[in-house]
Amino acid sequence: AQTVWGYDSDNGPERWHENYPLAKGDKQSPIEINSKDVKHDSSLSSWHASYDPGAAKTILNNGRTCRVVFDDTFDRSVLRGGPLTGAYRLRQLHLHWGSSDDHGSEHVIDGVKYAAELHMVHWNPKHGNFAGALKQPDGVAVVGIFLKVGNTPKPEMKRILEEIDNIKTKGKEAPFQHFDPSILFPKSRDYWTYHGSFTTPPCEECITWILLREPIEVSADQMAKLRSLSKNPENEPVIPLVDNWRPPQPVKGRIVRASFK
Ligand SMILES: NS(=O)(=O)N=C1NCCCN1
Ligand SMILES: [Zn+2]
Repeated sequence: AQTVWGYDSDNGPERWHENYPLAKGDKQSPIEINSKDVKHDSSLSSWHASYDPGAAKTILNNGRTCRVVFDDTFDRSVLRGGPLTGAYRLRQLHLHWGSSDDHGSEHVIDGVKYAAELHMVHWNPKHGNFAGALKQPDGVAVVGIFLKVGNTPKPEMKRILEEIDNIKTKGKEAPFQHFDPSILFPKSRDYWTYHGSFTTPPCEECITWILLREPIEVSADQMAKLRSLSKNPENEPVIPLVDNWRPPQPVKGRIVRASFK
């Protein structure tokens, strides 16, 4: 038996299926999106987030990513519209990134790998709770935002990156309040949508993905800051927390729709 899942050669994405059989399913994520195969769907409406800054609670290094958690005990911060029916509750956001600026995102767009990918995870309260939602095809909605390194970094990312110093090692958590994650959205609301899975084990196929076409910009220093996180607990040998991304999975005939032409 291998150790708990991760992104290394002995516990990485190629071996997840040994303990998590869903990882070999027909609707896995991420995927490579090729614009030539995308279908523009004029019936797709625009998505809307109405988030309560007071719902933000803490920021955590869980040894696999940096995660901000929100109060999702009622419809306080919700996402609706686009491909979704009803209001989905914001539960947490986290990121995936590389060991250098030329890779790190999970979804790949026309061959382009971005430096990082930010996921805002929402669940459908009609299924009672998050655990119940994981078992449903319409249980979860994740908004994916690509991060690219540029010269006009988005100031709104600063808030998350400033907290990195307080959660350097696995298990560290810090208060993270009065934060409205919709400030991270790019100008354009254009998106791709398709049905897929969590990109981490158990890889349940319960996700309506909403991937924003316009990346947001971060600075090289901000990416370096993200890469200064460690996988290891405090007072153990330093293992940089980098390359926590799953490679693209087989599309298996799925249709990716675009809200734009
Ligand atoms: N990268 S992902 O698909 O969002 N995976 C997740 N797994 C655990 C719960 C939140 N999200
Ligand atoms: Zn993710």
